Amino acid sequence: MFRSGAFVADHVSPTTDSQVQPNGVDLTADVVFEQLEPGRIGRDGKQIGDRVARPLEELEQKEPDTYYLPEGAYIVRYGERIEIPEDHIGFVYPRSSLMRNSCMLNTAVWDAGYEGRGEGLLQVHHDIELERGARIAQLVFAEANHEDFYDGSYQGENVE
Ligand SMILES: O=c1ccn([C@H]2C[C@H](O)[C@@H](COP(=O)(O)OP(=O)(O)OP(=O)(O)O)O2)c(=O)[nH]1
Repeated sequence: MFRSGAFVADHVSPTTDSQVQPNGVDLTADVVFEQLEPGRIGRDGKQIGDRVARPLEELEQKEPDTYYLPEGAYIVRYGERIEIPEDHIGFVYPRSSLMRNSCMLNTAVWDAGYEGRGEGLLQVHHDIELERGARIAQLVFAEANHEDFYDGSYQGENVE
């Protein structure tokens, strides 16, 4: 069973009322990165390729901070700290307005016990302007059995 947005909101911070949806909580875009170097996925480990934060649009002095993203693939870090509670699994879906603008967010499994500010793969198939802090995704929780908790290399990522 999927949980209500109000339940999910108890595990996402910070949130405003406008982020809480019937079935999940909207996540915002914080920093957008561009990968510079190849990564590596091995049989016993992995390496994430070097990346650089995309510059914010400066020409028009846009307020709030705005990214202008040409066609390409980017890593986006969400603005919220997420905790996946015991007996649950998390999934992130793109906001449909992103998809309707020819962009897509690709995501993986969010494990029980994970805490951090995670990331997604933003595919831009047509140039788009994206305000920093704009809602781009929705996190939902489903109930799930598990025998242990997340203890991988991304535990506690991007939180001070
Ligand atoms: O789209 C996603 C999906 C998951 N995560 C977070 C939550 C998840 O629990 C964690 C680790 O994901 P995964 O287990 O797939 O990572 P891995 O590549 O297997 O690395 P490790 O074994 O170090 O965990 O990353 C994201 O940030 N974005």
